[in-house]
Formats: sequence, structure tokens, C-alpha cells
Amino acid sequence: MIVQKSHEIYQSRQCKLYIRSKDSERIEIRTLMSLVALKIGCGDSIWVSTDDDKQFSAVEEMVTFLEGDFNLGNSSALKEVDQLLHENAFTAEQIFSSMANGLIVTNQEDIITVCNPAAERLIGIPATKAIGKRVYDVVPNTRMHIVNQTGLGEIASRQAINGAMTLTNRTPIIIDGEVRGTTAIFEDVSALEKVTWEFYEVKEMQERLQLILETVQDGICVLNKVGEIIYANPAYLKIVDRKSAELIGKNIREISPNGVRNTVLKTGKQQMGSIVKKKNGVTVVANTNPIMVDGEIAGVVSVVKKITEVQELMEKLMKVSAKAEYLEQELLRTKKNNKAFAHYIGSSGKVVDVLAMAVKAAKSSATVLIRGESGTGKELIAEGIHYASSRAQGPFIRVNCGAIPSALLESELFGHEKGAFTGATKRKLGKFELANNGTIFLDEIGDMDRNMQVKLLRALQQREFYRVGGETSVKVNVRIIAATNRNLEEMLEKETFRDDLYYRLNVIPLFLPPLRERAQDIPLLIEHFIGKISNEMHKPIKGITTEALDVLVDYRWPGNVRELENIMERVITLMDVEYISLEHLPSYIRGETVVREVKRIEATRRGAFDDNIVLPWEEYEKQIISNALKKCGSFNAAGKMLKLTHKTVATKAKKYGLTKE
Ligand SMILES: Nc1ncnc2c1ncn2[C@@H]1O[C@H](COP(=O)(O)OP(=O)(O)OP(=O)(O)O)[C@@H](O)[C@H]1O
Repeated sequence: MIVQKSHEIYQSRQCKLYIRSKDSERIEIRTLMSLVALKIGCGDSIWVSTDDDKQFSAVEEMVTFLEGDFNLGNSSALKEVDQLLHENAFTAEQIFSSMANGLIVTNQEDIITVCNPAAERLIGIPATKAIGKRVYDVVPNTRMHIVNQTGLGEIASRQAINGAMTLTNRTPIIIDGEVRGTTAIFEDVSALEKVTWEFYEVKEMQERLQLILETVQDGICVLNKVGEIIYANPAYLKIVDRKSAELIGKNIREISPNGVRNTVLKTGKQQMGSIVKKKNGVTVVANTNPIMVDGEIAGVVSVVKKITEVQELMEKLMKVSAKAEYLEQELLRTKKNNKAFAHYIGSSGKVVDVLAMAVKAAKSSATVLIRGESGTGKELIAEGIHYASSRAQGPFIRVNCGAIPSALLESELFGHEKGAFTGATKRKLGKFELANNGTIFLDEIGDMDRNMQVKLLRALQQREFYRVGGETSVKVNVRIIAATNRNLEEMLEKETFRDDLYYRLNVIPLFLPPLRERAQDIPLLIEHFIGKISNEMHKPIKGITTEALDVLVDYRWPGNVRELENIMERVITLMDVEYISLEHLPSYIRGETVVREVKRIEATRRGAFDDNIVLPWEEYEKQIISNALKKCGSFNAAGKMLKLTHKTVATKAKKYGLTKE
């Protein structure tokens, strides 16, 4: 009746009337559906309005109508119609509300007249707010207004609404051949899209894994929970020399009941590094793991590698780790000066001779035997020869033959095979192999026992050797430098050193002078060590006083340069002034100087001239005058003997406090 009345007013006055409840947008009264959607109950207030100010009487007419009794002719028939309409409207309303899909209906002017709860959720706006609005102002990406214009429906088009993906059917409402509005039904397919996406991802992952399994070098075999082989990759088939069809479907409990895989299937415990001999005779290392799903054994996967490959890898690894060890040693071995002998300090004649000889030795590849007391720099010279030689790019490997127990020396020099002796758990390369294309420095060679001397001699003569426990000989290209502080010649006589080895080593002998024989190098060495040590310790030491230097030059240095270096280190560590002076020196060094001074005075008193002691001229003069006076008893006679005038003798005697007696 209200819709009917509104139509009448529109036709007679051309005036659109709107109605709204307390919370809703206003809607035009002319459609029954939108009126029902307002859900106006008995006793609610409603507002009637129009856009045209001049038509206020039309509003009044409608209000009067609404406030009136709706008194129409055949009231019972009308009541029935009303009841029917009411029921139908509510039935439709309930159907819309219970639809899982969103539903929006628009009229000819694209204004929303129906918006069910599923559509409300999708667009995020309550129906009361959406109804009465233009659809394109409320629904993102809508095409309902286009369908309204064209009258052509659109089926299953994808439409994104507020982050959800929908499949939308848009259908025009055609009455009497005219488009009167549009319905849109939205099906939210976001969950489905997600599942589809996940499915694609899983599929892609599966393909990738398949590709990996097919291309890896390791053999992979998978069993299901009852022990049937369900997969074997090409590498596995190659290792065991079988075809896929021969294996797939076979049950491990039957074909290998005592094998590792069956054990893992039974126990659920992984077994790593098992050595397994396959039926075709190939030995493999197998890592076998249970596949656990929800705490239950769902199968077994076994990864195998041919043992020969593992051995090859181990060998490579050993070589690399031995090389790394060597490089580490080299790195620690100070930042090397390019000038090979620059670290060997000295300018005395003996040092110059030694260096000239060492430079010549570096030019050849002959064996060098360096001799000299402990601490004279034998290792420095050996290093110098290596770095000045054509092998400078190769390794320099030092072996202290005296420090290694003779039982271990052979394996240290020549290496050993796995299992050569208890504890030889892997193959080890010896120093000779590490020194390949470089130099090996056999320090303290005089301390090597005779048994080992024989083995070394054999290696030197044949230029090849066997690793301990090895059966194939190893050839290397190594230059040998040996050194000792022992008296080898004496050892030859006592037969503690083999003469054949001695001659083999003593091709170029080099004798390093002890420090006491090159005392003039001491100031140079002190300067060198002050610079080096103070730099290392970050201490600003400027030098040494003359008295302290004199004492150090006078000392006899039984420990040679090593002792000097140690003393400088000790002194610099303990001092906290800029100059090293007498009191910083160890008392035993100062003590020795005092003892010498006493000896000198005593010798002078005895009238003895010591070749090793050079004194000031006056000391000798005093001694000569004193001797002459003792012998002759008078200035005159002494003068004649010394070919001096008696006056000169008397003046000098007075100067030195000597008397005629
Ligand atoms: N002429 C030198 N110039 C500088 N430093 C030297 C000199 N001689 C020896 N040294 C230093 O003295 C220390 C001992 O030298 P090195 O180890 O070469 O002696 P060595 O003769 O091989 O001793 P050993 O017989 O005890 O093995 C090293 O720190 C070395 O740098």
C-alpha cells in the first residue's frame, strides 16, 4: 500500500519520496524489497523526505497516509494480500540471510536495494548503510552498473573485494523486456585459491626434489613402512648394478633380512657410516635413517657412497689439511723479508765469508751441512739458502731430529699408512712429502740414532722412500740442508755417526762462527734486537749506554746470538726507561766483567802480558819502567837499558809512583 501510494504521488506530482528509519540511510519508497530491508517494526519512528523543497505538500500527503488507517474498500482482501506479501518478503529475506554466497541487488539507477549478510561481510559495510547507495560507491571493482546498462550477464568473473577473491555472477533483472536492475552473487574463493596455491607449491617442490634425487652422486634408496623398496635413484641403481624394476616392490625383510635397513626399520634408530658389501661385490658406506611421521616409523631412507670414492676424498682431504698445516706454519714463521739473508745480522769478516758461501750454496741444489754452536743462527742460514734458491716458491720444512723420539722420527719424516701401527687411524704424509719441490731442513742431525741414519741414507741415495706400513714407494724432489752443533768427526771415530751418511750430507759444509769470535758484531746485533723487540712490545727504547754496551761486548756469550737475544728481551721487558744501562743487565754478565778486571790487574802485577788482553798504553809503560828499575836499581842504568835519558826515566817513575828499589 505504501509503495502503491508512493507511485501515485510520483505520477501525479513527479515527486520522489524517501523514507528512513532511525539508523538507516534513506531509500526511495517505490520498491517493496528495499522497504522490507529497512526492517521497520511496529511503533518505530520513520522519516519521510523529498529532494524538492516545493513538494513539501507531497511529503505531508504521504505522512498523512502513513498516520491514517489505511482505510481501503475491500479491507479483508487487502489484508490477505498484505499478509501474503509480508510472508513472501520475509521468506525471501530469510533465504538471502542464510545464503553462504553474497547477494547484492541494484535497481535501474544502480542503487543497492538488497545486500545480504554474506555480502555485508565481503564489502565490510552493514546492509543498512549500503542500501540506498550507488553500487560503485560501495562495492570495489563492481561491474553491476555495466550489466545494468548492457543487459548482458557476466558469469564467474574473478573480483577482488577487500583482500578476498570472489567468483561473481552478475545477472540483469529483465521485466517486460526492460532491464529493471541487476543481481550479483559473490562466491568467496580465497580459501580455495590458497589451497590451490599450496598445492602448486608442493608440486613444484616435489619436482625439484625429484630432480635433486635423480642427479646427486650419492645412491639413495627408500623403503615404506612395511619394508618395500619404493624408490631408488639412478646413482643407487648404478652402484648396486640393478635395474629399477628389479628392486621396486621387493621387501627388504625377504631380500636382506639381516641388513642395516631392516634393523633401522625395526628399531627406528639411525645407523651412520656402516660399511656394507653389496651383492655385486661393491663396498659402500651407508647412512641409514628412519622416516618418522607423527612419532611412528613410516619408512627408511638409506644414502650410500662407494668406498673408493670416500677413500679418494679422504686422501684429498689429507693432502689439503697437510698443506693447510704447512701454510699455517709458514704464516707463523714471521713476515718474511724478501732479502733471503737479511735476518742474519753481522758485518765482521767471518760473517761476510759465511754469507758469501751461503749465497753460492743457494745457487746450486747440492746438500748443505751447516755447523756451528747452538744459537749461532743455523736455521736462519738454512732458511736464507732456501729463499735465495730457485725453490723459494716451494715449501721450507724444518724437522728437529733431536726433539722427536727415534721411534716416531721415521713416520714423521716419511709418513705412515693407516693401520701401520697402533694409533695410526689414518694415512699421514711425512715431512719429505710436504717438502716436495722445496727444502727440508734436518736440524740436530747429529742426534739421530744409527738405525734412523740408515733409513735416511737410503732415502737420500735412492731419492725415494716408503711410508711406514706402505708398499709403494714415494718419489719426491727435495733439497736437503742439515745442521748440527755436534762434533761429527769425533762421532765418526766413535762410530756413533755413519760415515756414508756424513759424506752424503757434507757436500757443502758451512761453519758459523760463535759470537765471541765476532765480538765486533755485538753492537750491531744489540741495535737490531732493540729495534725488533721494542717494536714488538711497543716500548720506546732509544738505545744503550756505553758502559752497558762495553760489558755486553766483553761477555763471552756461551749461548751465542740466542743468548744475546734472550737477554735483550728480558732486559727490555723489565725496564721502564728509555736507555738500557748497566743496572738493567743480569748480574752474571756484570759479574764476569768484574772477574776479568781482577784477572787483568793481577796479570799486570805479575808483569805478564796476555795476548788476549789489550790495555791502555800507560799500563804497559808503567810495567816496563817498573821492570827496568827492579833489574837495574838506578835511573841511569835503567835509562841505558831502555835507551832513554835518566831524566825521562825519573819523570815517568815519579808519574807512576815507582821507586828505585
Ligand atoms: N746473525 C744473526 N742475526 C740475527 N739473529 C740471529 C743471528 N744468529 C742467530 N740469531 C737468532 O738467534 C736465535 C737462534 O738462532 P737459530 O735457531 O738459527 O740457531 P741455531 O744455530 O739453529 O741453534 P740450535 O743449534 O740450538 O738449533 C734465533 O732467534 C735467531 O733469529
